[in-house]
Amino acid sequence: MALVDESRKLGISVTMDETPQGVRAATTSALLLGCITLLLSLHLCRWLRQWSVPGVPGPFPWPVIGNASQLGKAPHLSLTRMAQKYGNVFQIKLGCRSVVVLNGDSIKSALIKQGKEFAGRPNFTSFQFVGNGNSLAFNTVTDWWKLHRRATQSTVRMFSTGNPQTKKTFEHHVLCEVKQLLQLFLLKTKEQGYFHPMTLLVVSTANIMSAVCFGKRYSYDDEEFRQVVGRNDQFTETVGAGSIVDVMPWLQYFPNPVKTMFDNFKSLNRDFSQFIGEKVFEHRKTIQSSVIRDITDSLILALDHLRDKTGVSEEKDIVTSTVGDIFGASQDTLSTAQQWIMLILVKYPELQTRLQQGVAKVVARSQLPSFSPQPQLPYVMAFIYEVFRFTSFIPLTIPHSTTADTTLMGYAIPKDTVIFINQWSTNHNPSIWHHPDVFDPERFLDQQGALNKDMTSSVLIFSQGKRRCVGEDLSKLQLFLFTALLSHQCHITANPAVPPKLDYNYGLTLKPHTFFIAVTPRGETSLLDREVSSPDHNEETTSDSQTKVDTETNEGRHF
Ligand code: HEM
Repeated sequence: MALVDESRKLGISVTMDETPQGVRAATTSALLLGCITLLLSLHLCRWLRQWSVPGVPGPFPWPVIGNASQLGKAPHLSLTRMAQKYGNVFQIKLGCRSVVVLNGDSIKSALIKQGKEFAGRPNFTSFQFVGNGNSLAFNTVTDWWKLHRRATQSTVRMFSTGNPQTKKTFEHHVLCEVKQLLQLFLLKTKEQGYFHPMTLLVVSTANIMSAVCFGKRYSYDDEEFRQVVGRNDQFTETVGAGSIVDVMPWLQYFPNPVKTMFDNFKSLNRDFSQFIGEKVFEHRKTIQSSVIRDITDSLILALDHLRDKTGVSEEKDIVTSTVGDIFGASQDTLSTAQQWIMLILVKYPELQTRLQQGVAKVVARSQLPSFSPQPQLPYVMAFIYEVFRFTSFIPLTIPHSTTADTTLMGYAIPKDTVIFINQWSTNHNPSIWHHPDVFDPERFLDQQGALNKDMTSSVLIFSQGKRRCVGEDLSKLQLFLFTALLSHQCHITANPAVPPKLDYNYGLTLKPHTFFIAVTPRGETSLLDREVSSPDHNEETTSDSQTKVDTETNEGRHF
């Protein structure tokens, strides 16, 4: 009553039936409400138990979204903060999926000591659209997958770092492209002053890999090529660890921004597969088993042979998806690495001077750098390792999953648990790195100025174990030559009106925000105009990497 009177005074309209029937009805409603609340709580408890990993610590997950909102715009940083609170192995819930996050020492224990158990991939929605569901990188481990990965790994090696001859051919591709890229940088500066180098870097790296994969390069104005390689950001946003559509797949079924992003992702994967599929089709028409022109030829022979031996379905176009894996993984990662290198060079001009002086001491002005002076240029490699460590531009690997029930650091982890590997946490661990938030290439040099192998092997950017990147050696060589050529031939500056910042967008790769630079020559640039002589004296085409291959072992020999 008092409540009713008080409410009337306050002008709030409250009606209450005070008859015995009314009181009974109110009691029944209260009971009903109590029962519903109890049932919901029981259901919620069961839901939490069902989806969580018993005994593994972690923050409280909210219904429906779990801990998704706690990841913020930089999930690797939020996860590293959580590791400080809950330990190197902890769990979060993303939508209805429980995820165990590995940081610091636990990464090596899982990926090296228990490599088999931690090598799986989760059945995420987005993964099923990469390479029409046949991707090597986004599929889980099976007996077929192991053969498939071995063939892919040896093919990549055979066309890049496998032996002195293949290395020479790969060097030729990199030299030709980077020379052209530097000329374009100089031209852009002349025409526009300051410019954003991203598109040029993407086309240049895609061209190097196109030469290696298809024996063909494209013009920088080729619209079709730019369309195919210019959508890396949309790809990496969707497959990065913590991608919303993977943990809340129901969002793809009604109009909302996540559905729009996912529709774009599906369409770019379709276009990409079609582009690669056409190249594979053309290669199949002209292939000769005695002369392997490029990676596509090599994979056609190796994978067709494996398919015949193992009886894998003819309907799966494994060659297209595998060439797509190599071409896609390389041009996105390498062009992102090159963007970071350029941004850091303008952010820390004193390091740029040190690099220029170091390269000038070893490579005369009458020559261009090549792969050979790499051992005499430890500072260049130290700089590249520090870019890897400091930016950790692949902060979390592609998500893993467990292939069997297992234990890690005393915690039981069931089969099919989603695993996030936080590479950033290792690269910024203060117990390994002195002042981890300071950019300092010197940390990789010993007292004699040589590269300190203990320190370089502590950087985690290519992952470890059974899923370790297949392009690691190729990437380090390519980035070495890019950095050495850039420092030898050019000087880069930032627009003084817009001081460079190291901000980025999160995804599988961290992409720096748009930045503007000017590139000027360091003296005479005639060497950039001169043709690079082909290792096989074949100037007309890029198919100078012709190789004789034993399709049983996939071992190549150049001639
Ligand atoms: C700086 C450049 C690169 C970096 C930092 C990098 C890093 C990575 C990382 C972190 C993974 C995921 C590993 C995991 O899930 O545990 C990966 C996978 C992969 N990378 Fe790279 N990558 C680079 C360049 C390349 C290049 C040039 C190629 C091809 C020639 C390549 C081909 C692949 C493939 C095929 C996979 C899938 C491996 C698998 O799932 O078994 N990557 N890479």
